Amino acid sequence: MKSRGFFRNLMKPFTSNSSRDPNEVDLEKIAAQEQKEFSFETLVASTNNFHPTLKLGEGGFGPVYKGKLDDGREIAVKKLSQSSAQGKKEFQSESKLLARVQHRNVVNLFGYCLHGAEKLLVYQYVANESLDKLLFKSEKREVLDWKRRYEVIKGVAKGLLYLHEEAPCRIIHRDIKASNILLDDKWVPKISDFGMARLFPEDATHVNTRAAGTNGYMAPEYLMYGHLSEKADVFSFGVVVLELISGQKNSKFNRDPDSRNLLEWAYKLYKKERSLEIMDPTLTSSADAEQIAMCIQIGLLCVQSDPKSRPEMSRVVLIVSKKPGPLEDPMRPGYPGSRYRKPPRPTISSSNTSVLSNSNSESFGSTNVTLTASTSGLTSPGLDTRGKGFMEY
Ligand SMILES: Nc1ncnc2c1ncn2[C@@H]1O[C@H](COP(=O)(O)OP(=O)(O)OP(=O)(O)O)[C@@H](O)[C@H]1O
Repeated sequence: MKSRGFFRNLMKPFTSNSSRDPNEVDLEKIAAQEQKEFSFETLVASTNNFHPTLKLGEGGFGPVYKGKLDDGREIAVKKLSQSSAQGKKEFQSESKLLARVQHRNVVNLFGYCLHGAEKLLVYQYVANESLDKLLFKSEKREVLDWKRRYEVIKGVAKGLLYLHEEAPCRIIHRDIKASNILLDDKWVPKISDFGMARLFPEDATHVNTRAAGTNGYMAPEYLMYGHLSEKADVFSFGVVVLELISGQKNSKFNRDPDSRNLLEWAYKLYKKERSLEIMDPTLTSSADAEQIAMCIQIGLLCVQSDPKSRPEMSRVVLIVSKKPGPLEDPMRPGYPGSRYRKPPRPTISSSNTSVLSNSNSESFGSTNVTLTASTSGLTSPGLDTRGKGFMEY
């Protein structure tokens, strides 16, 4: 780290290697943690020069490597390979701001590094795998008994509430999905990849071009019209809840030939008062039927077609933390990736045509969807009134 040497020199008169007071070492550690900028040399050393064996994986933004800092902290270094028009100063200040986003259920961003044209992000390392690997790709699925899954639901809800309402800057995540929920060694869920919209301000289509109609997590009004609000995250959260309970991946759903996806299946069963039938069979021995039924209802409330009907995260946290009173019945879910009925063309004067210029292809199962609305992702524009007048997707 850049100022380690400087800091050590500063401390020298007060410390000697032979008789170091543990409190002073702590002080040095705390100061190191305050430092948000990492030198490239530090990251090269801590990742063994980005050794392939330390590669944790590669996402849409670039490869991620495991590393260990001198002070003992384990890190995950994300090498951003996506080109962003963002200048160095802006990247620096945005990264510093995001490093202040700290919550038990959000992956901590320790800092960043600029090296020539390269931009890197340094995260807290989260020991267990991402939720999607455990839930959909692993034989270890049984380790996620109901108690743990319920804790994941509660933790993710709290993390999202923090991002929406309590963080130093208001953050709409835009990409809540099982692979962006990491589990630590105590199975505490941590939301990762928050704030990427802030670091890629030019990249308004990033999420869509990667995922349009295929990932199954995006709220239909966001996918089709670019209407972004916290309620888009609420929708994605609802999908994760239903996936956690059913063990089924929404985008690969094939349990019921009469249902287009997990959401429709869960809704149909709910209407027949048979909602517990979606439950993952591996949960049988650990299930708490009342809790599971309540979570299915929450999931369905979150994925409702009309964003205004979806609950705020503050309400979700309240419901899952305390035994709630009776909940309202969910209305039908929105179906990302399905065809939709175009809203009736509103009769509107020609002076308003710019408001209506956000036309979309009727078929959005492809990756060609382009957002024309603002998707900065961090300041909520609130629900665009263009959302009025359509409910059917
Ligand atoms: N802080 C972290 N601690 C441990 N592993 C991490 C951390 N951050 C990312 N990973 C792992 O690195 C891999 C790549 O993660 P990344 O978030 O870049 O992409 P992704 O979530 O797989 O895909 P996408 O970019 O589409 O969201 C994943 O396997 C993820 O579990």
